Amino acid sequence: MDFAKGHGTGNDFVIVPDLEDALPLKDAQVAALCDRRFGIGGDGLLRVAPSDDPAAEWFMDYRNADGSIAEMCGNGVRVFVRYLLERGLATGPEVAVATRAGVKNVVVEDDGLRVDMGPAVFGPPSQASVEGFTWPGQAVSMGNPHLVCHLGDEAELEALELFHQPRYDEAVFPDGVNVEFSVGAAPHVRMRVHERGVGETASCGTGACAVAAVALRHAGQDTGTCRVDLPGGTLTVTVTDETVYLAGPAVIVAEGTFRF
Ligand SMILES: N[C@@H](CCC[C@H](N)C(=O)O)C(=O)O
Repeated sequence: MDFAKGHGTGNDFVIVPDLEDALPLKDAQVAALCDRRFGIGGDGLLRVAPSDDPAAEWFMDYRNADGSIAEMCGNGVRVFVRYLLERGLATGPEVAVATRAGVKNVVVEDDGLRVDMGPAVFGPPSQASVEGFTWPGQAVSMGNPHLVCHLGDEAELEALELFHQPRYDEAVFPDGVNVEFSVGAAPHVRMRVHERGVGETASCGTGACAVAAVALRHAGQDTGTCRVDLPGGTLTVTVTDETVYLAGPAVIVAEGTFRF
């Protein structure tokens, strides 16, 4: 099976071109491809399939490393478009991509790609616990679910054990949740994330959008631009009255053939 490998700020993906929509991958196959020792390795998988939506030619079938389905992936959609452009499957500078969270418009810029992610939808306050410590947090949907917890200082952020899934209120997040921990204040924050279906990752685009939206709101701003530093790099998030834009790099690093 042909594959490519790419990443956006260290959030890495196996890309599977399925241009005839003939490869509906099972959870176990996705997990095998994403396995870092026995497979190619990735935080998730992007299957390139034809779209049913007339507004987009291609559908990003995003799967987490454990095979589970997620609605949206902000780093993944930039990598997806980079792949389409490099393979001649789309022409820039604007590319529409169908996702489970609707059609997303991606624009190629000099230093990366910018995605119209749609609005950040605030949910109720909630909380997350790690190793017996509990922090208040804010539920935010970017199409997929997030819980943003703001911490006191950098040392607290660095010390967090995020190998295991933080505990959260399953009544608020019945489908699981991506949990972000942040420090700093708009217009410049730093974060780490434990992703649903994956574990700790070097970056999360939808998570960065959620963190930036919360940071701007804490600063008394409904709109504005926020730099978000993650272990894998920097993303820029701009919140307007209508939507959230996510900007950052995306690269394809390998292509090959995988044997199941
Ligand atoms: N890394 C992604 C988010 C991927 C989906 C997430 N793990 C979920 O289950 O919702 C991003 O860059 O947004």
